[in-house]
Amino acid sequence: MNAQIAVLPRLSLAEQLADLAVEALIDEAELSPKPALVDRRGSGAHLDLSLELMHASAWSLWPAFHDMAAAGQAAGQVDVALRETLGRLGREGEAQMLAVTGGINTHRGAIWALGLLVGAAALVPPRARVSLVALQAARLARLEDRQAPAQLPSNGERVRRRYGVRGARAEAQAGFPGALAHGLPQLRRSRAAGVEENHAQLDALLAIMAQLEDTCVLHRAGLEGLRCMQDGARAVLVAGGSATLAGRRSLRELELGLLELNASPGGAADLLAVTLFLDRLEPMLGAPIGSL
Ligand SMILES: CC(C)(COP(=O)(O)OP(=O)(O)OC[C@H]1O[C@@H](n2cnc3c(N)ncnc32)[C@H](O[C@H]2O[C@H](COP(=O)(O)OP(=O)(O)OP(=O)(O)O)[C@@H](O)[C@H]2O)[C@@H]1O)[C@@H](O)C(=O)NCCC(=O)NCCS
Ligand SMILES: Nc1ncnc2[nH]cnc12
Repeated sequence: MNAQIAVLPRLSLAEQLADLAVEALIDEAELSPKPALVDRRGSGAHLDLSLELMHASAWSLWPAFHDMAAAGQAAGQVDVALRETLGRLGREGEAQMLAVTGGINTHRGAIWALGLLVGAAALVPPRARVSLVALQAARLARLEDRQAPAQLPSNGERVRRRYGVRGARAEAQAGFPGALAHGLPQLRRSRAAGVEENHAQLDALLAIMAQLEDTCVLHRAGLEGLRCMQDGARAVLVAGGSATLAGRRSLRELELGLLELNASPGGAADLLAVTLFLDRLEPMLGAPIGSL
């Protein structure tokens, strides 16, 4: 008898985009060795996080990402109604995440970033470039969510006021330059140079860290922590990247410096997940590869 070849049912667009978002979060968490972040070695600068918790958190967000993508597909355009639906679904996703993590904030920033992007990806035409997806996500982020409940100032809000820096909201409203202008180009440069995938992704994270105003780092370690992150990440890349011995030495120095300051680049980690999401979205959209 012929072996029955399992014919997987075609996934809907919303299911494919939710899969891509969750996979990006899991692959980001699994990537090692990331400086002062949760990875396969341990919890970095976090007493309350673990790799298992990051996995559970990522999976808990699949329904929210699915519904956000479905909302974008149904809307077919960027408008206030879609922005407010995404806001509501994002808050529901946050509640689901907190229920699974026991109240620990694992992916609050990632829900915002990837929620906007799956919604935008679902409304662009076939063969659109990822830069158009990011532009549509930025347009959504710039719209006011009148349904958003008043909240106490967040960690990000407090450090934005104190240091006059941007943050997650501004990064989205600018079209995720940390990923489009830094993470993705570095990922592709390292791949083109023959660097194996794990280190190409680490190099992408370092390119993001070298320029990001990460409010997690500022919240925990102020400007000293931000300089340690940016200068240390740049030093690894200047030394030849994470795949070289000199680069690995610099990477270890960066991690020790961040751990000493109790600084954790959670924002950069989110933008690495955005980078991985956009990198994998591109072939799915059918645009010319590498066209950004
Ligand atoms: C727009 C929101 C993201 C709120 O942003 P805001 O800056 O006002 O508030 P925060 O709560 O501080 O969230 C910012 C999170 O975004 C990540 N981030 C930081 N800097 C940047 C940056 N420059 N660019 C992009 N993203 C950035 C970061 O998130 C990750 O780190 C968190 C885990 O790290 P940790 O240090 O543990 O964080 P804490 O637990 O807060 O600190 P400790 O107490 O442990 O020291 C985790 O969130 C990662 O994702 C920042 O934390 C958005 O949340 C919002 O308004 N949501 C409401 C619902 C909504 O409108 N959703 C819309 C969906 S389309
Ligand atoms: N791997 C990670 N470690 C710590 N915080 C994070 N936020 C998002 N990803 C993270």
